[in-house]
Amino acid sequence: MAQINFGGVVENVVTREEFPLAKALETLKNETIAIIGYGVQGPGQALNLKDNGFKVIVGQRKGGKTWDKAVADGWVPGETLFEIEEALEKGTIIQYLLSDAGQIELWPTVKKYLTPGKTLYFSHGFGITYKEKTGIIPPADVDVILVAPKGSGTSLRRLFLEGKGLNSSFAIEQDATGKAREKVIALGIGVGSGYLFETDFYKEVTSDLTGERGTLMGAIQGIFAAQYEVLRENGHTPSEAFNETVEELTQSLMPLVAENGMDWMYANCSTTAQRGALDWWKPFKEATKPVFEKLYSEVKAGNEAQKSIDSNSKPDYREKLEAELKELRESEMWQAGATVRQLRPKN
Ligand SMILES: NC(=O)C1=CN([C@@H]2O[C@H](COP(=O)(O)OP(=O)(O)OC[C@H]3O[C@@H](n4cnc5c(N)ncnc54)[C@H](O)[C@@H]3O)[C@@H](O)[C@H]2O)C=CC1
Ligand SMILES: CC(=O)[C@](C)(O)C(=O)O
Ligand SMILES: [Mg+2]
Ligand SMILES: [Mg+2]
Repeated sequence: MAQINFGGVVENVVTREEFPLAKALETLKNETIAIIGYGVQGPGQALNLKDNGFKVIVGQRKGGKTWDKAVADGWVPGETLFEIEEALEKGTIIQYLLSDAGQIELWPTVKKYLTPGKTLYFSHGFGITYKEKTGIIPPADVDVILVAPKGSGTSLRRLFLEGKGLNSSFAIEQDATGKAREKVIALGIGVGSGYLFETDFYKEVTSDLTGERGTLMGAIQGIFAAQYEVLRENGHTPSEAFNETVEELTQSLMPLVAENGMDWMYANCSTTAQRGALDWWKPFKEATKPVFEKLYSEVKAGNEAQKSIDSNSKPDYREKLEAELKELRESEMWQAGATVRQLRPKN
């Protein structure tokens, strides 16, 4: 593994140069990879693995929307697309990519097919870390591994098609065959990771749940909403408020941060903006740090996992989620956003 310095801390990292695709294909040449679940990660990982030359099959409930999506994506019923139990039987590597709540329900079925020497693969530390809540306790004679792409399955696929890649973490929970390490790295490269950094199941799930509730998804919407409301309450129009809150960030400033860091983005703004941003980031940090501390402790206590299991196990969870997304979509801020997006010059 390459030793790479991240801001003064040296970490072990696996790169594509060090573990090329040819080596990954050689490592898994006798394996059949069964992708169980075809939601968001399922398609991204399955298609990338297939296009990279691995032997892949998909297991999905017949007759639903996702079955049709799999067919539309080129998976052939009876050849590469099967009912879940058939795929579980044929697969030597089981990539368990149902929703975290769905994994609990299907676990008794999955367990039946985990014969000695097979591999159980997750993209989240959830099921194993919270095993008291999920009941997911694999037999001792299978390998249990994790590759968690740090981003949406949709981005994993898009970046792959552009010849780029998302970074992923990897972890080994159980090494029954003595080969878990090379298998997990081969799979990480196979699904299209840019590079792989090592973690364990507990650290993966606690950082992931914190990140998505925090800056990646929850906190960002909270900060957008707060600033948008203040601007509107002070007489600014929706287009002005939206542009100064969201559009300029995603279209102009975040690409600069992605390219070369925060100081580079600051340096490309006015000295007036720089003065203000350098002063104001600190009170924002002070104000939000207690919320992040509360969030982390809720995650650590297992309360966030429990909430997600409870709500996502209900039969009508999809309708409820859709209703909440609709409320967000129909809020003035995001309606203004829809109009702003339409007005972006096309060429
Ligand atoms: N969405 C993403 O891009 C990311 C997801 N992950 C992890 O990857 C795993 C898969 O997540 P997603 O792709 O978001 O899943 P998802 O929420 O899209 O669901 C995947 C599939 O599971 C099926 N399903 C749900 N309950 C079921 C049940 N009881 N029986 C049979 N099928 C059922 C759904 O119909 C869907 O086709 C999770 O562990 C998640 O935390 C990790 C990184 C990013
Ligand atoms: C995309 C991702 O990695 C998330 C936000 O953690 C998730 O979808 O669970
Ligand atoms: Mg994540
Ligand atoms: Mg997540």
